[in-house]
Amino acid sequence: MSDVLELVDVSVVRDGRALVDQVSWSVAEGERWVILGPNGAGKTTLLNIASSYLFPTSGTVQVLGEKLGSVDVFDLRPRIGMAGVAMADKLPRRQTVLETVLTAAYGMTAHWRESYDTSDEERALFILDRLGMAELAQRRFGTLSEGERKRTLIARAIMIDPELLLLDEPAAGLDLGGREDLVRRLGRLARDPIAPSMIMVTHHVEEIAPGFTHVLMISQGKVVAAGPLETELTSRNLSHCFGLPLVVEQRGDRWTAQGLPLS
Ligand SMILES: Nc1ncnc2c1ncn2[C@@H]1O[C@H](COP(=O)(O)OP(=O)(O)OP(=O)(O)O)[C@@H](O)[C@H]1O
Repeated sequence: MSDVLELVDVSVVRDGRALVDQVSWSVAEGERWVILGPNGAGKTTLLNIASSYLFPTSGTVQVLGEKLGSVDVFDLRPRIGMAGVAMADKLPRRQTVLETVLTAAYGMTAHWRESYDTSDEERALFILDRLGMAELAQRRFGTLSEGERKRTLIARAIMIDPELLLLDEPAAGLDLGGREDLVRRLGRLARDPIAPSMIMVTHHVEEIAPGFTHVLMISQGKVVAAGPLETELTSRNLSHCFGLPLVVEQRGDRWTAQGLPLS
């Protein structure tokens, strides 16, 4: 298996502070990674590096076999799907859900073409259907609920048929039903052998969908643990990562975590 992402001794320094501190990490083709860590740990910074929008201060980064700094990022970016709140803010609110997904295929955020290829439209509708959004295809993006917006962003990221799919807190702000619905859908995607390699940032182990294989735990820019979920998602590592005693349990193919009571 070849690596879709390889970071060697990567640091990102701003105002004299290391937001990411000598991180070495690799993601092999087909793996599905979760990045866990407290607020401000550097999770989004890592995703921004993986999406080629942020260059490290030091260290080397290879994305999809291309070295950042030696590759034209405009050739690389169409191969990477990214769903996160930063993208949501750039999308026109008056555009329909279908147009919002379709424009991704043309590397744009806004609809300007008179018509799109029928095959693109069919593909967009198919992806929206897989995410439970087919009935809302003609709704304006700006009128969607948080959960519907999140699913539209994921559909948009998948539309380009990426080799690497990056999801930044896809379940943040969702209610219990919305979260569970999204976890089921992400689980179906993660278990699909032809789906791209995936990296998902989350704050909660409950949001880890079945089919995810690996975890990177990060705290204050440093790697606390990295490897298969079965061996690395332990109470010890999670407690170290979040700085308080936590107990993590696996029930079936899902995870839960809770703090120990104060004595
Ligand atoms: N351009 C910047 N200049 C200075 N500091 C920055 C910059 N961008 C991010 N930071 C800081 O870097 C740290 C890591 O930010 P990052 O967004 O990667 O954390 P995160 O783990 O994704 O956090 P959260 O869980 O709260 O979203 C934070 O302390 C943030 O304030």
